[in-house]
Amino acid sequence: MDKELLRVYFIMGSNNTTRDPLTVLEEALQGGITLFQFREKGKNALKGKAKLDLAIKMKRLCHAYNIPFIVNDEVDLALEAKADGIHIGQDDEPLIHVKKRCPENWIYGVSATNELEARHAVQDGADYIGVGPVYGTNTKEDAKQPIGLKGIAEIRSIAGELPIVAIGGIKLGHVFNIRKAGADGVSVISGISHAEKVRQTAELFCNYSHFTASYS
Ligand SMILES: Nc1nc(C(F)(F)F)ncc1COP(=O)(O)OP(=O)(O)O
Ligand SMILES: [Mg+2]
Repeated sequence: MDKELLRVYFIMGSNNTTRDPLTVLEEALQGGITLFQFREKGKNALKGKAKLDLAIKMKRLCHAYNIPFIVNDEVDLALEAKADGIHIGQDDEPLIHVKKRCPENWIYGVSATNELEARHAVQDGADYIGVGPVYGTNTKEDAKQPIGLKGIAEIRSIAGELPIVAIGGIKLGHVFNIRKAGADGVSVISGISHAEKVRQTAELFCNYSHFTASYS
């Protein structure tokens, strides 16, 4: 997997914005996000057909901008929506099982909070690791303790060439240090979905993330 895809990895569900989620997604795509994950869970999350319909509309929008569409947690939803990949956490269906029933060419992401989880993700053939939560977050109700920049560096040291993206409470001012700590990109939910100007904010995340890469 091209690690450039992880530069600015936007994640959103309908309950991460008070606006039309498709409008927010399109503005983020226009701002240059490099990857998108549909994460529909928590309070007021859509269910059933409404969730599938939104997933399919978001996928079509991502593909209009040549951006891959990833689904969080739900393998069956990802298969039904013909997504480009899946992101699974430590409490979700194990990657080994998921790979047995999903397309060979999918992008497979796994969450890791510590080195042991990261090692397992590498062994199980993940395409990237989502490392975090780096900072405190209000978005994920059951988030673990923040691991900070040190946590990124530790996982970087054992992940070898595997792309890693940082997640958890990330704001613009964090990007430089997160990239310097060894992450190939940043994952953002509310930092973009709740922004006054979504497109401009996405553009800034892209510029900061790109600049650090060239700087380092
Ligand atoms: N959704 C995620 N996406 C990423 C990504 F790498 F894509 F940025 N990293 C980590 C998570 C968190 O995944 P998980 O621990 O299963 O919790 P939840 O399902 O509530 O998101
Ligand atoms: Mg999950």
